[in-house]
Amino acid sequence: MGQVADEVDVVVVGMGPGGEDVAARLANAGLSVVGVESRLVGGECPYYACIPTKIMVRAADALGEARRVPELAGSAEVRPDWSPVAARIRDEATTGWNDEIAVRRFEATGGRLVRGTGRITAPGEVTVGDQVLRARRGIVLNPGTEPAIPPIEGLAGTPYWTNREIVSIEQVPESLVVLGGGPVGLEFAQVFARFGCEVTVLEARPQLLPLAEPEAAEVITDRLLAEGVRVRVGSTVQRVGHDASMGFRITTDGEEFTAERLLVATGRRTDLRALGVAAVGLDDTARTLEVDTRMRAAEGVWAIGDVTGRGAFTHTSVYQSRIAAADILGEPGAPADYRAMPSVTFTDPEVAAVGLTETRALAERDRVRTAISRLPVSTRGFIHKAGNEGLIKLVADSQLGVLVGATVVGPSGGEILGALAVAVHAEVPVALLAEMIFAYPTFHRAIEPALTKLMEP
Ligand SMILES: Cc1cc2nc3c(=O)[nH]c(=O)nc-3n(C[C@H](O)[C@H](O)[C@H](O)COP(=O)(O)OP(=O)(O)OC[C@H]3O[C@@H](n4cnc5c(N)ncnc54)[C@H](O)[C@@H]3O)c2cc1C
Ligand SMILES: NC(=O)c1ccc[n+]([C@@H]2O[C@H](COP(=O)([O-])OP(=O)(O)OC[C@H]3O[C@@H](n4cnc5c(N)ncnc54)[C@H](O)[C@@H]3O)[C@@H](O)[C@H]2O)c1
Repeated sequence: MGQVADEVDVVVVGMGPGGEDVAARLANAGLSVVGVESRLVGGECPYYACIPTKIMVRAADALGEARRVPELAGSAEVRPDWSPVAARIRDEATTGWNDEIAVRRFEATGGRLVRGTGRITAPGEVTVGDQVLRARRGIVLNPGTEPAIPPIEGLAGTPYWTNREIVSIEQVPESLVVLGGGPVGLEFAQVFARFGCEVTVLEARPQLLPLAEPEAAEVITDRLLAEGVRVRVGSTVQRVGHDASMGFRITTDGEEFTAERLLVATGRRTDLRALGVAAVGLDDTARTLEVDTRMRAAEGVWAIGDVTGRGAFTHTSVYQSRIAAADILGEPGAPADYRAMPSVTFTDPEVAAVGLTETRALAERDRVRTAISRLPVSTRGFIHKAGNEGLIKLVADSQLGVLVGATVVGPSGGEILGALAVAVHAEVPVALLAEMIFAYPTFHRAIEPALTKLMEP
């Protein structure tokens, strides 16, 4: 005998930041909505990613600033203690990795939560265990990603950490090898180094933050080195070994590193087969779900978040959620536009970027001009002194006379980026930006000399 299906308007599979947002928007609009979540409502960001890591960064930055006191204001004794960090993550941020508050927030909208792993089993149908859900209007997929573990000999079966484990540690290890020099790897590397851990970063590509401007990567590499982090780029790990007394032994093409702990931060993976997308005619061997500018992936199926491959950020997921909700509700709204997608890696200095890098602009545009302004030679940089490393790089389409990209590395780089994100988003002419008045002596005032360089004949 077949199961009796539960009929609703919309089924949201995966309640990450975008899934939670779209489910609430649709429920608030009066639709019957079921959210399906296999782990915690809210997804990776509040429990294992953005929030706990930024709590760590805030604490590590306080240590970093305190260590700058001797250069500026006398002396300060810095004795790091992880326990307030662990307590804030456990008690204030994640309530012990418990999503009760998020569930109540969702249920208050009229939505219903089904715990378990959802799978599309037919057009308009999601199955969770033995429960069959029929979606009259549509299915929204927001499954996020899992840590990708490289197939390195000896790695599987060792007690390595990913972001999922490291966010709940109660004690800083004595030594840590970080595999991967992307945003995840670097944020953790600096945090742990500042807490007194001996940190080594092994990055396979020739530069840290391979997607960033090379000038930005250079600044952050120099800072990490200055803080005692060992950095290897172009490094291929060949073998990993572990034993309880010795810890980890990591063999690269020419060196061997030992460490108490190993953090694998080598990117993310999706599993479209497990999601059952073939049932709606989609390629389940692909890495991401292709969506149109309204987040439609197939007839009656929308996808949002990391799985769409448009930048794995919480703000992307929530932005896409807004568009998908409007489309499902038949409301007008602007189609997705990623030209001014911002990103911030919360190292010190922060590495923030919007739009195209120089390399990508050269690949896409006929006439590209760039200009760099260095923060240490700006007035604010001079005043700031210790910790003033950084730069502002502008990328312009010189034919159109507008900025198409910008990178800011510096103290509060993510905040400085705001002005440049507006410029890229609104296509403000460079000539108009150059007429602006920039407050003295701010860090963002360093945008002005870069604009002046762009305007030179
Ligand atoms: C260490 C780290 C730090 C980060 N820091 C930042 C930051 O500072 N700023 C930023 O913008 N981004 C940051 N990110 C990225 C950010 O976490 C993600 O982009 C964000 O969580 C959005 O992801 P998502 O909406 O695609 O879904 P996710 O947050 O990944 O959530 C998806 C949810 O779906 C559930 N799920 C999956 N499959 C199923 C299924 N079949 N059935 C039921 N449930 C399912 C999962 O259990 C999960 O809860 C960071 C990432 C990491 C790893
Ligand atoms: N502040 C933020 O907004 C923030 C913070 C963390 C993560 N994120 C997002 O989460 C996603 C995941 O971040 P991530 O840093 O894990 O992934 P990533 O893909 O950005 O970086 C992974 C790095 O690991 C390297 N790598 C891969 N295999 C390797 C190997 N075998 N040995 C050595 N190095 C190897 C890659 O070259 C790359 O530099 C990214 O899209 C990122 O933008 C955002």
